[in-house]
Amino acid sequence: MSDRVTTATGPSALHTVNLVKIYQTGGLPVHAVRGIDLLVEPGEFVAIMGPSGSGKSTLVHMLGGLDTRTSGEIWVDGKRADTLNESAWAILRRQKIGFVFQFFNLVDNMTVADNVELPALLGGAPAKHARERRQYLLGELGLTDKADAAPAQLSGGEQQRVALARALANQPQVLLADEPTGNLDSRNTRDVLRLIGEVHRQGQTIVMVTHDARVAGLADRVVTLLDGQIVDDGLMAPVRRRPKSGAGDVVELHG
Ligand SMILES: Nc1ncnc2c1ncn2[C@@H]1O[C@H](COP(=O)(O)OP(=O)(O)OP(=O)(O)O)[C@@H](O)[C@H]1O
Repeated sequence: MSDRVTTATGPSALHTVNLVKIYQTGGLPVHAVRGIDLLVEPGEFVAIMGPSGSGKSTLVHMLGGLDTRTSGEIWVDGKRADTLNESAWAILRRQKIGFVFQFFNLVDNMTVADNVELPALLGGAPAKHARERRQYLLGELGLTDKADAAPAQLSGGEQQRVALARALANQPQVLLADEPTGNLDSRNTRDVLRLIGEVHRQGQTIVMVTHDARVAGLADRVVTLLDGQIVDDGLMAPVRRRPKSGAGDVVELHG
């Protein structure tokens, strides 16, 4: 087998082949993901939908190496990843993958600024570059005046915006988001989605789990899971595809 997966235009951003996850709980197997084949092109924005328990989080966690697969293949940026050990996954994440979850996972004893800069610094970016990127992201998210605060001093919505800034700090090849707006009010949802839309227009590949059809409507493509399998994989109407016209779709959420 070749060690690269490519599409007509070059390496795919993400690719899974017959991906399976079976949890063993108290001796009873739970088939969370049952043979998923998913190809995500560079620059694509894919929303993952489906009912509770359909395997969305399990899939996204495996795509980022946060959960191990039972069988099948995972390819990231054209390279086989499911065979990596934990430390190699950690390096791959640092270099290529940004995460944002429903619960913010910020480092409590660091300032907002340091939380956002850390991934870029760990990824080897020069301090000046990390600082400029942090300033840009916090500015886009209306958080410049919170740079020196501790996460615990921020509202939930502000913390989620910091978590998004952190996930984007080292300009990852792929942004994986699991219900990033799940806990947010409409104003914070709008800010998070505006930045996600903006980085997508800049070419960011995004895979985002969401329950919200309006949020999924911002994506190029919606993949629907049921019982651990893909039951629908559809492109959105062409009018929704890039290039998009600013944050109009997002603003509609609050009209
Ligand atoms: N750590 C675990 N141990 C055992 N079973 C698990 C574990 N994590 C998830 N599951 C089970 O795997 C299945 C898929 O769960 P998953 O969290 O991926 O679904 P989901 O679609 O993300 O759901 P939700 O929309 O409620 O977040 C469910 O039946 C769940 O109970």
